[in-house]
This record gives sequence, C-alpha cells and structure tokens, in this order.
Amino acid sequence: MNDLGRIHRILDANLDRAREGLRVIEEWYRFGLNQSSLAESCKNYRQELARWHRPEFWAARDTAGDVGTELTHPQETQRDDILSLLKANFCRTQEALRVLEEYGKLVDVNLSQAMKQLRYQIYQLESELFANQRQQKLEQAYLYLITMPCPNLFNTVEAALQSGLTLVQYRDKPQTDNNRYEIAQKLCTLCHQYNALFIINDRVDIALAVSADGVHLGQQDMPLPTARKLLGHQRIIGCSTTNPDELERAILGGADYVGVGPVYATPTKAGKPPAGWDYVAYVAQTWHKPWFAIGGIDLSNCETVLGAGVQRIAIVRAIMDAENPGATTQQFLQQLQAK
Ligand SMILES: Cc1ncc(COP(=O)(O)OP(=O)(O)O)c(N)n1
Ligand SMILES: Cc1nc(C(=O)O)sc1CCOP(=O)(O)O
Ligand SMILES: [Mg+2]
Repeated sequence: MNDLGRIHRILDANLDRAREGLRVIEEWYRFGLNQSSLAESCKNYRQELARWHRPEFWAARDTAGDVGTELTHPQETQRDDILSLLKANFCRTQEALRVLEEYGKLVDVNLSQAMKQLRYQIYQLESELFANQRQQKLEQAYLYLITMPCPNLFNTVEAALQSGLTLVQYRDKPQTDNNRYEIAQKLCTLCHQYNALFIINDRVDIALAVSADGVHLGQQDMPLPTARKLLGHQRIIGCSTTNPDELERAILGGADYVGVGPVYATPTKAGKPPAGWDYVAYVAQTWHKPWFAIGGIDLSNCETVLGAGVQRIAIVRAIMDAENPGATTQQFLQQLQAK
C-alpha cells in the first residue's frame, strides 16, 4: 500500500469512529431525554459523514491487519455514569473529526473544511447538552447548602452529599484569594464526585477558574448581565432578592434561580432585615424558575416555612454547625419530600 492508500485507511477508520460516537450520543437524546431535535441533529451529522465516505476509503480498509484493534485503555471498559459515557463519546467524535480535518488536507481540502465545521458543531452540541444537564439538576434540587468557614469544611460537605444533597455554594468571605481558589477547586471536585452542582458565591473569576457550575450574585456583586457575558449560557447564575424590584431585575437579567430572604433575621447575614412573608408569597406567584427561601431556617421552623408556599430552602448554619451534618441533611430532605 502506498502513502495515499494509508491516508485513505486513516480516513476510513475515523469516518467510522466519528459516526459511532455520534450514534451513542444520539441514542441518549432519543431514548434518554426524548429530545427529538437534538437526536435529529446527530442523525444529520452522521449522514453528512456517510456522504464523505468515498469508495476508495472503504477499499483501503484492512481490519485484519489493524494493529490497533487489540488496544483498549482500562478506562474504556468502564463508565461511572451517563455523563462520563457521553463525555467520552463526544471526545471520541471530536478527536476523529480532528484527524479527518488534518489528514483530509492531504486528499481533499473540502473534506478537511467540512470536518472542521462539523467539529465546531459537535462542540456546540456538547455545550448545550451540559447546560441542559445543569438546568435539570437545578430543577431537581430542593435543598441548597451554603458553606461557611469551619475547620472540618470538607467532611461536613461530604457528609451532606452522602445524605443526598445535590446543590452546594461555596461562601467564604474572609479568605485570601489563593486559599479561596484552592478550597473552591477541592469542593468542586468533591461535589462533582457526588454528581452535585457546585456554585461559587460572589466571584465569577473563581467560578471560571475552577469550572464551577455557576455563581451566586447579590445586589452588591457584579451586575448579572456582565456575569452572563463572562460565564455564557451554559452556567447557572443565581441572584439574591429581597423585594419585587430586585426580582424584576433578576428576571430581566436572565437569572436561573433566585434566593428569597432573609425569611428570618440571621447572624450569618447580620443587619439584613427580613424580607417579609408577603414578598415570599409574591415570588411564589411571579417566578416560575427555582427559588430558595433563605435566612434563619432550621429543623424547628422548616415546617412553618414550607407551609408558607416555599418548596426550596437554602441553609448555612443549620447544617454547617450541626453535630451530625449528614443526619440533619437527611431530615431536611425528608421534610422537603413530604411536601
Ligand atoms: C441562595 C442564596 N441566596 C442569597 C444569598 C446572599 O447573597 P448576597 O446578597 O450576595 O450576600 P453574600 O452571600 O454575598 O453575603 C446567597 N449567598 N445565596
Ligand atoms: C447568606 C445569606 N443571604 C441571605 C439573604 O437573605 O440574602 S440570608 C443568608 C444567611 C443564611 O444563613 P443561615 O442559614 O445560617 O441563617
Ligand atoms: Mg454576594
């Protein structure tokens, strides 16, 4: 076989590889998420790849002589969950498209350009999938743990995660930036190990640096539209609100969720007067995305809060200061599920 034949062999293998990766992704859109439009996009991309698969590429195939068929990385034989399976197949597809783009330059510049375009489209598809996953996880989260500085921070958060917590915010006011960054990185890894969302309080830069799932902004923090420009639409932005004007701005700014409070005065946010139950009722009627009541909520008043039309709560001390943070998390989750 001459060099052209060898290149055809590479193109043949990678056209197949890209199509196979796409097929795995397509099945999840179709049967897992019931998303016909995204399944349709995958199908169209596969058909486009098939159109580029020329007879001379097929003719160069030599499966029996392929020294790579026996090579399997241990990670390929096991996947932890759907997300890692999808990630691996996006990666496989993108790598194959990159190979097609590069070797295609030696055969047909149009093929190379088409593969480049397709690779960008697959990146976009991947971003949309992960943005979608974040929004779905947010929709399913009813308990939101906000951290406070404490000596056993990681153990406390892990105990809550083990008990079923799925949403964590790292809030750490009196901290140097290099420590904040390091702690955020560790917490992010921990939360993702438990398939939980990880949000950073106040700091868009740290959220980007550690690849957090989003950021929480108060009225004194970076304006929401600016944060959106920096973070894009794949990440979650939450916003604190205390009155209808702030809620209106959060809606216009495209917040993904809002904090509503304080429902009770709290030493964690000393000096901030309660927002009032009228405002809580107003949010319940006005806002159709997730919203979390916050401020002074503990196991003794949780029932009353939930009785006032609240479905989701954000907690600092009642879990972070608890003697048994795992058991307390479980008790909150049970009360929320009972509603
Ligand atoms: C879920 C949630 N709601 C409200 C807040 C408070 O944010 P902010 O007003 O910016 O105050 P600080 O937390 O920065 O002191 C929050 N963090 N989370
Ligand atoms: C961080 C924060 N923000 C609030 C707001 O109303 O915006 S209340 C609050 C503190 C909540 O802490 P705890 O659960 O310990 O009372
Ligand atoms: Mg803030």
